[in-house]
Amino acid sequence: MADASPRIVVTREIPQAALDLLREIGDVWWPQPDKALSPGELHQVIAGADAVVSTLQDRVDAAFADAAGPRLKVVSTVAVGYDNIDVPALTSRGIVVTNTPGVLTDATADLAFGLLLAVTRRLGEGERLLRSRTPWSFHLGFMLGSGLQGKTLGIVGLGQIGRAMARRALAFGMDIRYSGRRRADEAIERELGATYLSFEELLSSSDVVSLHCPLTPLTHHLIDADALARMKPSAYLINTTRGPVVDESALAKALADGTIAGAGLDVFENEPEVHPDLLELDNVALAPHLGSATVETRTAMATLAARNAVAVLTGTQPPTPVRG
Ligand SMILES: NC(=O)C1=CN([C@@H]2O[C@H](COP(=O)(O)OP(=O)(O)OC[C@H]3O[C@@H](n4cnc5c(N)ncnc54)[C@H](O)[C@@H]3O)[C@@H](O)[C@H]2O)C=CC1
Ligand SMILES: O=CC(=O)O
Repeated sequence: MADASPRIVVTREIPQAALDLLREIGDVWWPQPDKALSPGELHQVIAGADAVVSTLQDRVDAAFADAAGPRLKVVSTVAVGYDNIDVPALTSRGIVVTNTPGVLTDATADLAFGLLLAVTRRLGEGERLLRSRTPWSFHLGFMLGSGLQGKTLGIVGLGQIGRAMARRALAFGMDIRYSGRRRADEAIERELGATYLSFEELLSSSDVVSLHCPLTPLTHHLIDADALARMKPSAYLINTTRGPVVDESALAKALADGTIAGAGLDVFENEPEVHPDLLELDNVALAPHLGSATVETRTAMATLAARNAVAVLTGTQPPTPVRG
């Protein structure tokens, strides 16, 4: 007797094109109407699943694998970051983990650069002024920001998004330096004119520090009060990676007391909560985790995630496995 269709659970609604790919090979369940599932609900709906297409909000660990049961073959996250997934707990059970690198690189770098422009040119502050209907008039000293040409951009983690951020900065006349676990290829250094520095040197010499490393035990609170104190008082911090890479209380204090000049944040330590002190500060540009949030990019991410799940379920090599 032929096996029943695989049961595929999608934990949040995804674009139709991706659902269609999954439906070609299995019975697909997703929450309708779309909503965030509580951990208890998540464990209930994944019971008996052959594949789970998940998002960065889902905690995927041994308890998740136990709740899914022995049929689970693949967890396909619609994200490049997989700090929410205990990869060894899954792979040790023979479950394949996949993610969506590459397809969101440009969108995320665009957003990171947008935050940099927003904070250095005081765009949010200016908009708040206008919306408050406060009287204003153009004059030469009005709402001066900080230019980027000739300034140094320090990139922490020169991976796909870090390199895309560097290319945008080059077009704005910035000099590139980077830190990370190891030196990048010579060809990449040459293309970007990028200098490899220790993390400490990068902090003290950059006009802008932009974070593009993954969240791991090593990068948790990488930017803490000590790191902020090493930065120039005129420097800006951009974080589009994961909130817990930055100690948010220390950052709020550093922004309030002038330890650094400003910050642009797309991600937060306790998402979706934002540290209340940050909300009171004018020198921080805030976005609600919008890095990959374009129609084109989210469609490409979901489609790649669906292709990963389909590949595993049909016994072929998934395009983008996580090698944990
Ligand atoms: N805000 C958003 O919506 C988005 C956020 N992200 C975040 O961006 C991160 C990076 O994504 P990609 O560039 O595609 O990944 P990637 O794997 O291409 O690059 C990560 C880089 O960080 C480096 N790295 C690893 N550990 C490090 C450490 N301890 N210190 C310094 N560098 C370290 C790696 O060597 C690599 O060069 C993701 O892990 C995710 O957390 C990604 C997409 C969208
Ligand atoms: O934050 C988004 C991701 O893809 O990682």
